Amino acid sequence: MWEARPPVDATCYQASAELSGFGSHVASEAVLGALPVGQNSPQQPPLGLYAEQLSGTAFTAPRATNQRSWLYRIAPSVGGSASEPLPSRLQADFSDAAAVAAPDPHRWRPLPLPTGAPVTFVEGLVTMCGAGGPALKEGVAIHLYSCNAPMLDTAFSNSDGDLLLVPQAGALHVVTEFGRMSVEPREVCVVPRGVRFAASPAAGSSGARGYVLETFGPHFRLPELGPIGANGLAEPRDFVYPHAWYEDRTCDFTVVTKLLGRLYATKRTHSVFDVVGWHGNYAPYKYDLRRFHAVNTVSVDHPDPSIFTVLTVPTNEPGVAAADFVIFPPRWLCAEGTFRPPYFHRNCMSEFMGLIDGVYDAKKGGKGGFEPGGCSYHGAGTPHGPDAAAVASASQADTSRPTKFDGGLAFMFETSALLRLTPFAADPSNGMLDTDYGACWEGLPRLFSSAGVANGSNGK
Ligand SMILES: O=C(O)Cc1cc(O)ccc1O
Ligand SMILES: [Fe+2]
Repeated sequence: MWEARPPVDATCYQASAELSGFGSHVASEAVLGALPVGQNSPQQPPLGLYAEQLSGTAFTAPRATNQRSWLYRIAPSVGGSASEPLPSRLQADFSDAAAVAAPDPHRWRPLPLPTGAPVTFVEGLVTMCGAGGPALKEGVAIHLYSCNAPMLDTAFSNSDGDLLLVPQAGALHVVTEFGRMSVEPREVCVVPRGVRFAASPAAGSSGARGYVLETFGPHFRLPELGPIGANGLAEPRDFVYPHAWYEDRTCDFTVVTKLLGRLYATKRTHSVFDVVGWHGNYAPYKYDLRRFHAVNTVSVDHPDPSIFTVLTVPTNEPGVAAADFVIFPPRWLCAEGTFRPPYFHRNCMSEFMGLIDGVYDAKKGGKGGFEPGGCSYHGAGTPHGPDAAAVASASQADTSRPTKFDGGLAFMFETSALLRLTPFAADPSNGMLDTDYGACWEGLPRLFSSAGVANGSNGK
């Protein structure tokens, strides 16, 4: 077997530095000379490798959005036994017959980490909600994962859409065809449609848990910056691609594919993590949320959470997202004479929130409230906002000086779609659903007094 990470030399595409830059065309070799020069598909590729293209967009997509990579591998991906269906708790049918509308605010406690029998990342996935579907490439699904066992001799590939993984407890070791990434809480990674990968809890850990946003339509992109200017929010150079890494291993290997929401397994005789070199602009990547360059008000009022958008997926309507990934990062709050936490609102977009650690400043609820690892759902039009405890403290707080919010990291998957909950998510006996969530607004005091209103009580 070749040395997986040879020393860098001037003729090698593999630099010791990170392969970075959102949307970049990058190249990486685990063995010097694995990539052909000046063409993609030579009659005989270097080192006896097979050339294979992985398309992320239609061949004819405009250059600005076209994504593809060339992989140079020990064996082409074709082949394997006939696919067999596998059971799972994943779902891609969000029709009325298969999922339920939820007009009220919903909140869930964390999905427990598995104890006892081993559960891998794929086995530990469960769908919470979604809209649209993969068949016509429109909409989103939101899943949770909880696992305690590595994916050994197994790769997962999602034909339905891109997966944004948001670890909440425990790091995930992600082996992909393009190389390896370790992704810990406060970091995220994107595994695009069709990329084979294996995600495993860190060795020796008690397990890993997190959130997954699946988008059925176009790929993630960075949000426009508009009047913010050329810098700010998630900086392109902080998105990092893995270096090529491969194993040359004969074994009973299983490839699990998700297609139209169902899992299928096919058997191979060797590891599919056999890509010795690759180049292109279609590859998995990771991003450290701690590098987010937050922009906020320096005068009054609470800007809309879109100001903290990390990644977005557009619809055909300008400015309207099929999916936004938004974080609530540590930041200075300095708005004067302002109710600083999130306001009360009814949003035409649907909001699914998670908490990576600490607390969220709109929910002071405490134990039994919005817990790390928990999640909430406020669908389009559903009234929601700060809980009574958050209102009580923030409406009396001293706003003459800045305070730093560094108490935790929450995030939101926001979509213009109208989501439905899966039967699992809606089931009060799933052990996660907080059936008392609405009580957090019950203590809101009545402050208005008609006695204090001039000219009568109704403005006439
Ligand atoms: O509902 C929420 O907590 C998310 C949210 C945060 C915010 O700062 C403004 C609007 C909004 O929907
Ligand atoms: Fe909201």
